[in-house]
Order: sequence, then structure tokens, then C-alpha cells
Amino acid sequence: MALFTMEIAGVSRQLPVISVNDQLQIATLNILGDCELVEACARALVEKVTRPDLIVTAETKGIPLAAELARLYGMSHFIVARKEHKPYMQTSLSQEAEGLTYVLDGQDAKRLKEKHVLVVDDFVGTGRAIQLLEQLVRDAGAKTTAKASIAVQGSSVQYDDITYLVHIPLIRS
Ligand SMILES: O=P(O)(O)OC[C@H]1O[C@H](OP(=O)(O)OP(=O)(O)O)[C@H](O)[C@@H]1O
Ligand SMILES: Nc1ncnc2[nH]cnc12
Repeated sequence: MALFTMEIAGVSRQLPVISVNDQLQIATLNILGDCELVEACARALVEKVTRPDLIVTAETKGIPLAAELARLYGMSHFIVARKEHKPYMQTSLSQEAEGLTYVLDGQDAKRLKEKHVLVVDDFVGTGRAIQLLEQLVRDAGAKTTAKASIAVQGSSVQYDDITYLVHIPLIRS
């Protein structure tokens, strides 16, 4: 598999390149299990983003980043939107678009009410995931005051209001 070498928050990583179609390849970022990279990225992001009241992230790959950000900000909790309702969740809020669903536990929705929120994810591609998270934050009566990610990719999304560390280019052939 082809690899795309990139420095992210001072850490060098080789990102696996996958084909989307004959003309387009994308380099993929997988932070799961990569403590060194997650810690470096979280340190870089807390320098750029004012401490919010609460952090909201998306299952799955946003979770380790949100956990490290919460630790650095000295927070005891952060909130994870799940991809499906779980039996242990209280009455939940959900948002869905183009086959992607995120579900927020009712307890978490109560915690969010009137809070200033940092919405964080590891990666923003089409922007669909981060948009759904923002909508859930709104539904819970809270305000998204910042959005952050490690990487953004592509040009279909406006990144002006997202604090990010690297832009991963699309590879066209
Ligand atoms: O901007 P978008 O085009 O919406 O893409 C970004 C989302 O996609 C990835 O997660 P994925 O849905 O692959 O799930 P995972 O984290 O569970 O692997 C990534 O972690 C973001 O949440
Ligand atoms: N982690 C990731 N890297 C590259 N493209 C993606 N699309 C969705 N998640 C991605």
C-alpha cells in the first residue's frame, strides 16, 4: 500500500493511501492507539482553543483526542455522540444525514444545556459528521463556540471556523 508521509504536531507519520476511484486517492489518518500522536495533537490544539465549558465528540476516532483534550483542560467529563442508540442510554436526541446517525444520551443533553461547547473530531472530510454534532449541541440547548480537528481534507467544506493542525491533500491522478 502506498504511504503519504506527513508531519502532524511535530510527529512524523506515514498515512496509508486508499483509492476512492480511478482518478482519486486519499491519505487516511487513524489515531486509534497512537498515544504519541494524540498527545502531541491535543497539546497543540489546547494552545489554539480557549477552554470551553464542555467538549463534544463523535464515536469512534474522536474519542481519544477528546479524552486527552479534556485531561489537558482539567475537565472531569466530555461527551460522546454514539452512532446508534444503546440500551443504557436515557431518552436520547439524534441527528441523521445521508446514512450517518449520531445519538446523544439524554443525561448528556441535560449536562449540555446553556453551555459553551468545543466540538472536536479527529478528521473533517465532507464536514457531515461535525455538522451533525453541531446540530445535536443546538438541539440540547447549548452553543458551539469552537470547532477543532487534527486534519481537514478536500475543498467541499469551509474550514474558516475550524481550528485544525494539518490539511491532508487529495491525491489526483
Ligand atoms: O467530515 P466527514 O466526511 O463526515 O468525515 C469525518 C468523520 O469520518 C471519520 O469517522 P468514521 O465515520 O469513519 O468512523 P470511525 O471514527 O468510527 O472510524 C472521522 O473520524 C470523522 O468522524
Ligand atoms: N480518518 C480519515 N482519514 C481520511 N479520510 C477519512 N474519511 C473519513 N475519515 C477519514
